[in-house]
Amino acid sequence: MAGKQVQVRFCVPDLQKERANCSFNKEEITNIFDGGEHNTETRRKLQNIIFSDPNLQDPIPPDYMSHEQRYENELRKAVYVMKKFMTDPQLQDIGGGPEAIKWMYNSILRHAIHKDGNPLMLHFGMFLGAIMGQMSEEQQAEWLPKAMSGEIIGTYTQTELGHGTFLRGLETTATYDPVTDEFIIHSPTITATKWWPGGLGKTSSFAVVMAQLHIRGQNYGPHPFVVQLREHVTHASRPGITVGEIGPRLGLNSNDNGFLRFDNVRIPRTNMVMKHSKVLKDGTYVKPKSAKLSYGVMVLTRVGICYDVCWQLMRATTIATRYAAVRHQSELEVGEAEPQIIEYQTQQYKVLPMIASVYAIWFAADTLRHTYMEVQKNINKGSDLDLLPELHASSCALKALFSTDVTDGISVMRLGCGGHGYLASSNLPRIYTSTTPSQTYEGENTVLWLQVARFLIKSFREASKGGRLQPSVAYFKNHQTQTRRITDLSNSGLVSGYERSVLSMLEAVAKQLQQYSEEGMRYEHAWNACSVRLVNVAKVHARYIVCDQFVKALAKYEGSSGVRQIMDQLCRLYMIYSVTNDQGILLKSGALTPDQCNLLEEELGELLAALRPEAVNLVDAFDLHDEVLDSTLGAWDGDVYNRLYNEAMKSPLNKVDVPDAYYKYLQPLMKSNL
Ligand SMILES: CCCCC/C=C\C/C=C\C/C=C\C=C\C(=O)SCCNC(=O)CCNC(=O)[C@H](O)C(C)(C)COP(=O)(O)OP(=O)(O)OC[C@H]1O[C@@H](n2cnc3c(N)ncnc32)[C@H](O)[C@@H]1OP(=O)(O)O
Ligand SMILES: Cc1cc2nc3c(=O)[nH]c(=O)nc-3n(C[C@H](O)[C@H](O)[C@H](O)COP(=O)(O)OP(=O)(O)OC[C@H]3O[C@@H](n4cnc5c(N)ncnc54)[C@H](O)[C@@H]3O)c2cc1C
Repeated sequence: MAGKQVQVRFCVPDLQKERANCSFNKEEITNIFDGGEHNTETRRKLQNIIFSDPNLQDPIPPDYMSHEQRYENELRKAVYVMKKFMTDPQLQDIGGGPEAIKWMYNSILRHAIHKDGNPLMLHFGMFLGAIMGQMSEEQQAEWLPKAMSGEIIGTYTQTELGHGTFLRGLETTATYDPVTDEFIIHSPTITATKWWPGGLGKTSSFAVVMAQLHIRGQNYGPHPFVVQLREHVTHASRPGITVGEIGPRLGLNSNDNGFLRFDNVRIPRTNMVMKHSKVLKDGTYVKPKSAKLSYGVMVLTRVGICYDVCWQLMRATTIATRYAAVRHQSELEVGEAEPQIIEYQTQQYKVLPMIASVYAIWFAADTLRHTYMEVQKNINKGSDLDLLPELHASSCALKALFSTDVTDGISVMRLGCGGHGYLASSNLPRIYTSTTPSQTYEGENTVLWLQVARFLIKSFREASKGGRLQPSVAYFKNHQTQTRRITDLSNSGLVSGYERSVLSMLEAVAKQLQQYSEEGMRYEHAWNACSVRLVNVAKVHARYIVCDQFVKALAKYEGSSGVRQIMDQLCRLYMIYSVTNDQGILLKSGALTPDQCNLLEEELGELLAALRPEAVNLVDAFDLHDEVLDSTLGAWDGDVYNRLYNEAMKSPLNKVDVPDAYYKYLQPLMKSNL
């Protein structure tokens, strides 16, 4: 169906030419990213409904709105969508449910409707996530219907002015009062002020609040509590609550990220989120199976972020690739017509590895999601939590790697569009500012790398003792027997090269840690003194996971040979791009020789040339609607110059020939110089 539509749509001759020959079935690739044919169909139906709805249009481009207008406009759309989704028969017919919500939020709403943040994002992401993942069944029965219907709107408030990373350092307290069967929530200092949560400033009436649990003078560490912040109906902040917005940010300015202070606010005991830990009426504390289960919402969101940044990279690569096929510049041969810039190998090197990265991220994120689901299943069954360290380490590793790779990739896509990439109307600046905070939120990346390193060092020691290893580090068992150098440059050879490099790096840093300890340095200080090396090894291990998963995903792929072939080429490109970027590391560890690096660089050039004719078809296969791209440079028709000109005409400064500012300031200056 979509294939047929494509034939009749207008596009500029350059793109017609690109699309004329395609070696693979684009729809099959679209289905991969949608999670199946049925989902593709559902998404397209949802798109048609949403994009044809006048209530979801912006009255003026958000870039020309004030801070208050942006917030109001986004809230209007978010509430409209929430109501429409619950009441519109058309939307019920296409089979609402969690899958549809997922698509609406990820691919359609987050990127096409709420272009610069959504005040209800945290409600749907972390507040509902906390209810569903952290509350007992009884609590869910009470809170879920209210949250789903919009009777209450919530957010997740953990970070404070003084502490974000160091959860154990949070200062907000929840002190149990057995006399009244209540907790007293309090912010004892200025640094205890909650700071950052999305939707907190003006939108949320409730929040999940992470606070130190105190019972009879003993601190049991951070635990989640549900606290009402604003009155029902009037929405006035409740007694003891001081709440507001924190002011403009680098991006996501339509969200009302907020601050929050508590002055001895009392909540019922049953408002403690009690799936894992409990406090009984007499003040008895019931321990969870693992103290880290209360961090579960963060783990879920880290998994979500892997997909979220992948969507952002799909958008950026689609824009930059189409533009590269439409833009002509300079000469390949003197006197010849200016070629499409995609003919330059350096331009191919910008876009094609990033297209390949989309696949790499997607497959690894899918595996991570399955690990998450398995751990959840075990938690719900009450069985063992063996896979929890694996899930924690892999979710930290992939969230940190993908948020960095994608942020850097978007930057390259912007530069690949030259000056026009700097225009807001290209949408690349906003895609960038919406993505770069993912390097900070849900765990600042360096801190997450150090968590990965902690897991690696522990596993490395375990391997030396012949102990049990988690799946992502099962390769450690070979470390004492393996020679370092790889002899074959196939994909599995290169994956093995990464394994060997990680082991070599771990060996060196473990030795340094040992040496510092023997010299009398305390372990924590030795750790800090080695932390740059530790972060580096964590990054290489993460890259290993992604390469390994890409190869494994393709080995299992059962689709057509055309798609299989193009994905094989993309996988090979990703492998060689990664290895050549990391060649210093692989050379140092002895996994590769300089000659082998040269061979790989040659092959890289060949792959770029082989994939170049498929570039536009590859991004078309992501099937991103023009509204999702929201870009003058990336629209399906490639009519770049008319779109740029028309967007410029929307500038309020162009409403009049001579602006008032001229009469106020310039005219007096120019007159006085006459
Ligand atoms: C739902 C879908 C959503 C889609 C999302 C899409 C887009 C997102 C859009 C917007 C995002 C908006 C919101 C953002 C929200 C936030 O940012 S909320 C705040 C997030 N804050 C953080 O992430 C704080 C980071 N800090 C931490 O996670 C921890 O403090 C840290 C792990 C750094 C250290 O914890 P600590 O208690 O100090 O532990 P230790 O270092 O002592 O380690 C003790 C052991 O515990 C293990 N461990 C730590 N965390 C976990 C965990 N989560 N799960 C399992 N295990 C964990 C750790 O490995 C240690 O184990 P060993 O002792 O080594 O065995
Ligand atoms: C757009 C956005 C939305 C957010 N939304 C929410 C939300 O909804 N709810 C919420 O609760 N929070 C939210 N946050 C807060 C976010 O989770 C924190 O900013 C994040 O966890 C980092 O904490 P921090 O700001 O305290 O940074 P810090 O921890 O102070 O980091 C500063 C620097 O110190 C370094 N550092 C810190 N600790 C260590 C260490 N142990 N070892 C080595 N280096 C270290 C870091 O690497 C970093 O370079 C949001 C943040 C942003 C930007």
